[in-house]
Amino acid sequence: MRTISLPTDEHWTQQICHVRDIPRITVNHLGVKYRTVEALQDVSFTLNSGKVTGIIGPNGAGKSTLLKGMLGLIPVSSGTTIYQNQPLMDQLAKVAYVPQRSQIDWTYPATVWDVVMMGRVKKTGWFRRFSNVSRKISETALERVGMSAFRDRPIGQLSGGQQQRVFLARALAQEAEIFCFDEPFAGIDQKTEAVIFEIFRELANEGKIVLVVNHDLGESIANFDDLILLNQGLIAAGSREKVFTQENLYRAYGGQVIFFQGKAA
Ligand SMILES: Nc1ncnc2c1ncn2[C@@H]1O[C@H](COP(=O)(O)OP(=O)(O)OP(=O)(O)O)[C@@H](O)[C@H]1O
Repeated sequence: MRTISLPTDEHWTQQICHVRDIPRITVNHLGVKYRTVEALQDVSFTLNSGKVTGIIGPNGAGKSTLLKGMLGLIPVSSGTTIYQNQPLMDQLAKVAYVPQRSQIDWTYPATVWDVVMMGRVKKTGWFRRFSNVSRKISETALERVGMSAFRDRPIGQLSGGQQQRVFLARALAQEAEIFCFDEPFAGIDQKTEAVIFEIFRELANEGKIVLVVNHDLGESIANFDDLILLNQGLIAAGSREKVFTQENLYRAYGGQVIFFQGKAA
């Protein structure tokens, strides 16, 4: 007779604790209203660490609003965003947020190095000298995005792709747990896009939460593990395979998207 050894209670306790330990963000019934515009209604989903998650949806779907609402950068009309049992907006030191290019003042007189060092301000404290460790972390971040040679250039004199790399370096220098990017691929070349996706993957492999507003529904979608599909409310959230279906895209975009052999065109 064969005997089967069942897992011990201790084994199960370890397994359950392991699952519970995974850092995650839970968005519960989030709503945002701008005066008369109901931009987002009753949006709920969970974001897991170790994943690259894309936020997709048509123009005006509320993608940027969702990011800002989650981080408490704009007032929400309902709901909560919780990270490790606390409101996320109370833990912004753990978040690196890169807004849309159009929201950044590119005439601001700062060099590439100044921008990357801004990522160290929260860890250092305002008006305090940066430590050698902070400098080393910033140098490594600049190297990682391939922008060391541009260190002394004014930020306004770079191309869109180079500027996006520098802001990614600033986010890396922050040593955050959660990385939020609003349309980082808008108007950039394919090489930069590949470099940025590679770093997103490395961050996810390090156990970070990576959340990215993305416009493109083409080949780049394959770089996301999970997707959040919006159109003023939540259409679907979860694994890419589950969310990126003809039916869901039709619900979000109507006839604007043609779905062909598993790809949107
Ligand atoms: N500050 C604001 N005041 C009033 N309405 C706003 C404001 N910001 C956004 N909206 C409106 O809220 C809705 C959602 O905007 P949001 O920018 O979040 O959409 P989006 O999905 O990011 O769009 P896009 O893909 O065009 O960038 C839109 O109808 C927009 O016009």
